[in-house]
Amino acid sequence: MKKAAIIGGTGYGAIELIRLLQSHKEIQLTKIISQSQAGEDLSSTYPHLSVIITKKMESLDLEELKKEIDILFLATPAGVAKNIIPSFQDTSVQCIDLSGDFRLTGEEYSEWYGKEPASAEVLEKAVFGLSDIFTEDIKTASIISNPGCFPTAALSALIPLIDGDKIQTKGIRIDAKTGISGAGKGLSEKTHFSTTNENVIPYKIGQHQHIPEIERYASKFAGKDLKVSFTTHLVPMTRGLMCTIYADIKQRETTASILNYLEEYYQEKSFVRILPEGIFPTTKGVAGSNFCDIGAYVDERTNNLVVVSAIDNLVKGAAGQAIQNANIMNGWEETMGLEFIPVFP
Ligand SMILES: NC(=O)C1=CN([C@@H]2O[C@H](COP(=O)(O)OP(=O)(O)OC[C@H]3O[C@@H](n4cnc5c(N)ncnc54)[C@H](OP(=O)(O)O)[C@@H]3O)[C@@H](O)[C@H]2O)C=CC1
Ligand SMILES: CC(=O)N[C@@H](CCC(=O)OP(=O)(O)O)C(=O)O
Repeated sequence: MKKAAIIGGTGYGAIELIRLLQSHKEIQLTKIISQSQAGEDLSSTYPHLSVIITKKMESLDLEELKKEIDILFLATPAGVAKNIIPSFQDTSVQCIDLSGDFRLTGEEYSEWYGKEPASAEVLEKAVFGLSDIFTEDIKTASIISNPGCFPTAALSALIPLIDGDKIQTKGIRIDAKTGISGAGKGLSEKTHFSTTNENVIPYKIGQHQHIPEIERYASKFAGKDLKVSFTTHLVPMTRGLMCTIYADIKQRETTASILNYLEEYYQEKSFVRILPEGIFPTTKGVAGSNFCDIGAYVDERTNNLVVVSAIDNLVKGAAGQAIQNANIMNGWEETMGLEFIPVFP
């Protein structure tokens, strides 16, 4: 059994890690680190964890973590992990960061996150943890940069199509929607009930920090620098994220030929489900699970392809994918601790 710790203990990403790790056969969660509530019971903030999690939260002690744990999950806001992960460089501790600290080049990070980047040496070591695409690289990684929630959904649909030369790389448009838990547990005017209830709110148009992340990893498969139009909308639901992607088809294709191609691309992958013709993903169809559902339609009148992908932002978009990466890094079954049927209705 490997011992794990989570930093950012009271956040939504951490709470989801705790839920999922509870049934993991090879990982024992031994430490929950909290800067704001060290010494307290997690159930004092989250009564749904009463009796289940009895260990008190602790303050951060790097030396103790180095000695006592094997896997470190960092579920902290951008700008935190880049100052912690370097301390583990000369240890065997596997670090998995849920934030954006290691997903971009230093220059891009400064531009889009407005913070000092991690050192080039550590950035170079970090592997982008899009589990179903970069599986081979993840196997030998010591630092995982878990992808953002929108990039997970967008790239899972886009990369196969770019890799197989199915779509024009110019003019890709991604229309994205997310539930409110994507913003984390902090209270704000933006996520206030009165603002979000019965409302759909476009936000960060042209400014979203996931734009360079999608472009960076899609470009690797395009063999050239690619740009995308990406718009995000906040919708009144707690969990769930959907990307509807529009692209021009390169050669003649039908809906069936695209779906067959995607099915083949992901045939070895347990968590990407290609839906049959005429059926499209819904956020409820993946809620509480580690699935990324993908559906497609080729409009033969316009030669345009519409691909829809849906995930649970907190599972496949964060904690679930982080655990999938831990499984891959340790040579365990990729599905270990993640075989949840979506919660329906
Ligand atoms: N929510 C989502 O759907 C997704 C989130 N992510 C990313 O995962 C990370 C965690 O997100 P999420 O859990 O939603 O965010 P939250 O805001 O819910 O939680 C983050 C937690 O980090 C701790 N924290 C806050 N500020 C600091 C600080 N300055 N130094 C150290 N710890 C701090 C706090 O916990 P405590 O006081 O207990 O230490 C806080 O509750 C973020 O980087 C986010 O962008 C990625 C994909 C999806
Ligand atoms: C609703 C909402 O605000 N969602 C956040 C989710 C992004 C996120 O989790 O940010 P990282 O890049 O650190 O992963 C957003 O759109 O910015």
